[in-house]
Amino acid sequence: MNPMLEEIGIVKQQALLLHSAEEVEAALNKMAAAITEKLQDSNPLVLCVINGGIIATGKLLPRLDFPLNLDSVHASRYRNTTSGSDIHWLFKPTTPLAGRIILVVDDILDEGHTLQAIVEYCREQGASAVYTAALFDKDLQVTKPIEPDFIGLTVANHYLFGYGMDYKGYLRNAPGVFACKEVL
Ligand SMILES: O=P(O)(O)OC[C@H]1O[C@H](OP(=O)(O)OP(=O)(O)O)[C@H](O)[C@@H]1O
Ligand code: HPA
Repeated sequence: MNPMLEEIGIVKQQALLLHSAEEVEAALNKMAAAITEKLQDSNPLVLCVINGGIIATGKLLPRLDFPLNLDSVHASRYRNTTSGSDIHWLFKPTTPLAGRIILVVDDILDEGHTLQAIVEYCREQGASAVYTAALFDKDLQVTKPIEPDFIGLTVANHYLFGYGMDYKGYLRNAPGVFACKEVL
């Protein structure tokens, strides 16, 4: 068997379910209500942080019943590994950001460097306001460089996968939040 698929199978099998899909969906409902209250009259541009933010964004958008635009940004710090390094900008939004109210949506705020860099970029481009939404906020017990305006669930300090979060590029599609028993 392909050794990577074998590793993925073991990680999946040994993982611990921390938050069920039902719990995450309920958190998405609450987040969407809070976002709606704040941004419904502001014609926002939603920026999906690819890849991890695809599921969070895709699940939030149909819950937001007001006019908005969608674009994406791909800034990656982990690049299919399990520890962060420098941010690599793989692509930037093509929609002009100047004068817009932006909502950046990502799966997880871990150390916070990725979201902070994206917010800075949006400000440099002349956005009139930048809001951030993280479906998960990892409880690191330290002060982070950025605090999201909208958070779904606070999650324990483990390496996680599911709902967009990957283990070595796999398992983003897992229907819940799972903690890896150990990083192989
Ligand atoms: O708060 P931080 O410590 O900066 O980590 C959070 C970022 O890490 C993950 O992205 P990753 O770099 O793995 O790229 P991906 O979205 O393609 O998985 C995740 O989707 C966030 O964007
Ligand atoms: O715990 C994590 N899992 C997957 N991707 C991540 N990116 C930052 N932290 C994590």
